[in-house]
Amino acid sequence: TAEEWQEQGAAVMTRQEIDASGKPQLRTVKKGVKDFNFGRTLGEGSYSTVLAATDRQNLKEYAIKVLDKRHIIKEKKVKYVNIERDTLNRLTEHPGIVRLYYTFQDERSLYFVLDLASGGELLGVLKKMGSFDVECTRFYGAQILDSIAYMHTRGVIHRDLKPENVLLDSDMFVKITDFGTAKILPNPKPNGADDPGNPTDGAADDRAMSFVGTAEYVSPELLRDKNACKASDLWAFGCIIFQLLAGRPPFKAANEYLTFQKILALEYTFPPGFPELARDLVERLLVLEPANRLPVEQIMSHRFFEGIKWGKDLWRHKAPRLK
Ligand SMILES: Nc1ncnc2c1ncn2[C@@H]1O[C@H](COP(=O)(O)OP(=O)(O)OP(=O)(O)O)[C@@H](O)[C@H]1O
Ligand SMILES: O=C(O)[C@@H]1CCC(=O)N(CCc2ccc(Cl)cc2)[C@H]1c1ccccc1Cl
Repeated sequence: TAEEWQEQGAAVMTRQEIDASGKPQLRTVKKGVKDFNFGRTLGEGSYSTVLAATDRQNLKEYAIKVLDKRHIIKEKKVKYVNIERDTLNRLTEHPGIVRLYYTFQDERSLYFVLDLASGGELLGVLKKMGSFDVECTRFYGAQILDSIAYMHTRGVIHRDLKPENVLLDSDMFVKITDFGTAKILPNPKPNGADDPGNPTDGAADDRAMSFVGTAEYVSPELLRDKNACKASDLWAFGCIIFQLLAGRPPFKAANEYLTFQKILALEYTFPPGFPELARDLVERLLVLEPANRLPVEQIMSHRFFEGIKWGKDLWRHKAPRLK
C-alpha cells in the first residue's frame, strides 16, 4: 500500500532523476531528526536516551533511541551498537520483537527509530501486581516463548532476557528489546545439524567483550565456560516463568557472587502453592546441562501451555486483564 511504500523510507522519484537513457533513477530519502517531533523521555540507558517521537509526515508514533557518539567511543561500546543494529535488522517479521524502522545520525548522535512500547516494562507491571496468576503467566510466557523461537530460527541468541527487557505495547502485548548483547550465530553449515545445546564458537568475541548478562538470569554455562547457546535463553525463560508466578526470581542473593553460587549449585526453592504444571516446566528448564533443557518445541507442547494456539493466533486475541 501507499503507506508501506511510505514506510520503506519512500524512494522518491523526481523528474530530473530520469537519466539520459530515460530510465528513472530511484533515490531514497533518508529520514533525519527534522522529520520527527520529539516528545517525552521514555527512559535512560547507560549509553542512550529513549524519546517518544512522531513522524511529521505520517503522524506515526515511535520510540527513538539516541546514543551519544563520544560516550559510545569513550566507553568502547561501538561493537554493541553494531550488534544491536545487525540483530534488529535480522528480526523484522515478528510482533514480539521491537522493530527497527530507520537508523540515521548527525555529527553528535546515532538514532534508532523503533516501535513504541507504551506499556512500559513487564518488570514494572509485575512489581505493581506482586505476581501473576496462571492465566496471565501462560499468556505472557507464550508470547515471550514465541518470540524466542523466532529469534533462534533467525540465528540470534538474546543472552540477556529478563523482565526489564520485555516491554509491552499499547495492547499490552510483548515487545522484546535490548539486543546490543545478543549473539548472531554463524550461518549453519549446510550438513551440520543445528544443535541448540551446542555452545557457540562466540567464545572469542565474548572474551573480548567479557560480556555476562544480568546476575539473576545468567545461565550456568555462561558462568562456567563463558559460552552461551540457544538453551541459555531457555534458562532465562525458566527464570522468568518462575518470577511471574512467585513474584521473585529463583536465584537471588545479597550480591552477584552469591547469586552465581546459587545458580551453579542449582539452589532454589518453590514457594508454597506454586502451581504444579508450572513447577514441572520450570524444573525441566532450570537444568545445569544446556543440552538437557527442554527444547522450544517441547516447551510449547508442555501441559502448562495447554490451550495456547501458537503462531498468528497468539497475537490476535486480547491480552488477559492483569489481575
Ligand atoms: N522501544 C521502546 N519503547 C518504549 N520504551 C523503551 C523502548 N526502548 C527502551 N525503552 C525504555 O528506555 C529505557 C532505556 O532503554 P535502553 O535500551 O536505551 O537502555 P537499557 O538497555 O535499558 O539500559 P542499559 O543500556 O544500561 O542496558 C528503558 O528503561 C526502557 O524501558
Ligand atoms: O548501519 C547503519 O545504519 C549506519 C551505517 C553507516 C554509519 O556510519 N553508522 C554509524 C556507525 C557508527 C557507530 C558508532 C559510532 Cl560511536 C559512530 C558511528 C551506522 C549507524 C547509523 C545510525 C545509527 C546506528 C548505526 Cl550503526
